[in-house]
Amino acid sequence: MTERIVVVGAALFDGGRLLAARRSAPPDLAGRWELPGGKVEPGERPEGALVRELREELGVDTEPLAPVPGEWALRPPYVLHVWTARLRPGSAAPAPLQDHDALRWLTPAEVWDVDWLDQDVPAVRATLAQWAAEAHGS
Ligand SMILES: Nc1nc2c([nH]c(=O)n2[C@H]2C[C@H](O)[C@@H](COP(=O)(O)OP(=O)(O)OP(=O)(O)O)O2)c(=O)[nH]1
Repeated sequence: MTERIVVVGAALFDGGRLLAARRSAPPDLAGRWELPGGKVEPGERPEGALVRELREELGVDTEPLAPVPGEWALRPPYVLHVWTARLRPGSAAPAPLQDHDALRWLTPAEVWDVDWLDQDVPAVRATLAQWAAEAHGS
């Protein structure tokens, strides 16, 4: 059986906006936008990995909320899972400390203004669908 490694990406929401992060490395991904996060380590839960990665990469204290249903193929052996999350009270504002060189908080109308990694587009679309459903109370 092929090894499969989960990368967890955060749909981090604050004040009705979604955080997008621009990668600074590796060269083939640099300049493109993603949901910040990283690889789930052996024995770690995805939501635990999310909190750890967001602390390391952005210096924030976050609360995972719920998984976005779905799994998206990245380059083998990686697959992307997405969890919604929010900043905990008293958290610092996110800063591009590691792996990123720019951050943007996007309103629903602005989500497609950034150049998402191709492989992230379906995951962002699913996140938006869930966001819209929540906004309409369903
Ligand atoms: N975090 C994240 N990684 C993504 C996304 N889309 C995508 O193709 N990737 C790729 C980039 C990397 O090849 C891999 C995750 O790498 P990473 O560099 O974020 O993870 P990490 O912090 O755990 O990695 P490492 O530097 O410790 O090795 O998944 C995404 O939306 N978020």
